[in-house]
Parts: sequence; C-alpha cells; structure tokens
Amino acid sequence: MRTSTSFCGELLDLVRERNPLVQCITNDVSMNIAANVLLAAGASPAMVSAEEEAAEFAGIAAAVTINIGTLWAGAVPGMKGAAREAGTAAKPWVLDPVAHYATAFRRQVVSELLELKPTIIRGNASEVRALAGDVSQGQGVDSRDSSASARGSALTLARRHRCIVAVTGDTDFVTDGTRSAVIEGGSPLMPKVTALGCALTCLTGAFAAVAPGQPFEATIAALALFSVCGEDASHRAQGPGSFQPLFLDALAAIGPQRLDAEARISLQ
Ligand SMILES: Nc1ncnc2c1ncn2[C@@H]1O[C@H](COP(=O)(O)OP(=O)(O)OP(=O)(O)O)[C@@H](O)[C@H]1O
Ligand SMILES: Cc1ncsc1CCO
Ligand SMILES: [Mg+2]
Repeated sequence: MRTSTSFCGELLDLVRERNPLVQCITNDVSMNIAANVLLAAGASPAMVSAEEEAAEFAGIAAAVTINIGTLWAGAVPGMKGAAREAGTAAKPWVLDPVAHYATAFRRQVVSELLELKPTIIRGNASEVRALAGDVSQGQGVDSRDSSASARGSALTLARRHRCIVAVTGDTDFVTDGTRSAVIEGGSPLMPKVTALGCALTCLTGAFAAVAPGQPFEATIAALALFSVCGEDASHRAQGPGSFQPLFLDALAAIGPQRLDAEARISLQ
C-alpha cells in the first residue's frame, strides 16, 4: 500500500507533458467551465457527443467522461456508444450521475450506463447515497447530504460495480472498495459556482488517461488538485463571481511540488 501521496505531483506533470485528449460528454451548463478547467490544468478537452460520431471519437480520445446533467433522449446513444468503445479499447471512462434520483428517465439511463462498467464514478453525496440505494435528500442537482455520510455508500458502490467511487463535498472521499482516501481542502464557494463538480469529473478523466491501471491514484490526484486550488483561490476571492477566474488561474499556476506539499490526503 502506498504511504506517500507524491504521485499527485507526478501525475500533474504527466498531464502537462502528455496533454491528454479527453472526450467530455457533459451537460449544457458545464461545457465552458469544464473545458477551461481542463485547459488550465494542462489537458485537451473536446465536447463531442453526437450519436453519429461519439463512439468513433472515443477511439482517438485518451479518456471519456459522461455526465447526465441536461439529459435528453437524443443524447443517450452517443453516451452509450462512447462508453462501449472506451470499454472495448480499455480506456478509462468516468460517469457523473447528476441528479439520477430525480426522475425515472435518469434512473433508467444511469442503470444502462452502469452496465457498461465505468472505471470511475464521481458524484456529490446525495448522488452517491442514492446510487447505493441509501436514503438521499438531494434537491435536483444539489447535494443535501454531508459527504462524510456517503462514505459507506461509496464503498458499497465500488464493490458492487468494481470501480473507483469518488464522493465530493466539504471533504472528499475516494475508494476502490478496499483502499480509501479522505481529501480535505476546497472552499464553501465551490458549490456556489455551477458545474465545478462536472468540471472535476472531466479533469478526473484527464488524470486517469495518464495513469493506466491506476484509477484510484488518478482520482485522488484530480480531487487533491481541486482542493488545493479551490482553497488558494478562496483566499483572494470576494464571492463566487471572482472565485471562478482565480480558481482557473490557480489551476494553471500550481506546480507539482506545491500540489504535493499542500494536498491534505489521508490514505486508509
Ligand atoms: N463545502 C465545501 N467545502 C470545501 N469544498 C467543497 C465544498 N463543497 C464542494 N466542495 C468542492 O467542490 C468541488 C465540486 O464538488 P461538489 O460536491 O460541489 O460537486 P457537484 O455537487 O457534483 O457539483 P455540480 O453538480 O455543480 O457540478 C469538489 O472539489 C469539492 O471538494
Ligand atoms: C444546474 C444544472 N442543471 C443541470 S446540470 C447542472 C450543472 C450542475 O450539475
Ligand atoms: Mg454534480
């Protein structure tokens, strides 16, 4: 078992060296912030989702991320085609089950996507609790549960689907069903900026792309980068409006040593 978390800095370096192409099938709200987060961190985002090309594009992407935030029926074949292609090509793909508990349509699509075996599931506490079958108080896309209360649900899900599960909130938790990590940091301003979690899902794809066979470490590194940069930006921000550009600047400016020095990760 690893006792050091210096893999975070190493993986950040690799993202910048390799500039991985990440196919982001994400919601309409998150398109701009997700692409900017990936560019700032050093990855190469492409928002390619049409049924006619999503699977083909997954063939050239280094990772695929799928987010059901603004779901409509026409989006589903592209999502499933890209997930299938990623699975066939043994490329990582990340699922963000936004508000999957809210409607029968979302529940159905998420269950079909889960059958295609995501490498990583990233959600907020209410989403992770509900996906595991636990009581959830989520309201639309917003969590109403504490992230600490979703740790058991994350373990259940990771074991059930044999994947990595990341639950975010005031503290973050990552597990592969056996090993776990708690990541502290971030800022209460982060949930006040829309789609930062969606952007983090896409960034997790970028880290997984440069860490084949190590999706647990990749997920921790992506979340740690968000936590350190979010906390840093919050020291200078006056509110959610000024936080967003400061956060992008922090993502672009941070180096591997500073990430390793400031990340607060406990491996369990
Ligand atoms: N209260 C908080 N304190 C510190 N960091 C937070 C807090 N809430 C969320 N974060 C951070 O914000 C980022 C996004 O996580 P969050 O759980 O808000 O995602 P989400 O609910 O899926 O977001 P969205 O649906 O708006 O994209 C993570 O890096 C997380 O650590
Ligand atoms: C606000 C919103 N609505 C659907 S997706 C989304 C972005 C945050 O999940
Ligand atoms: Mg979300």
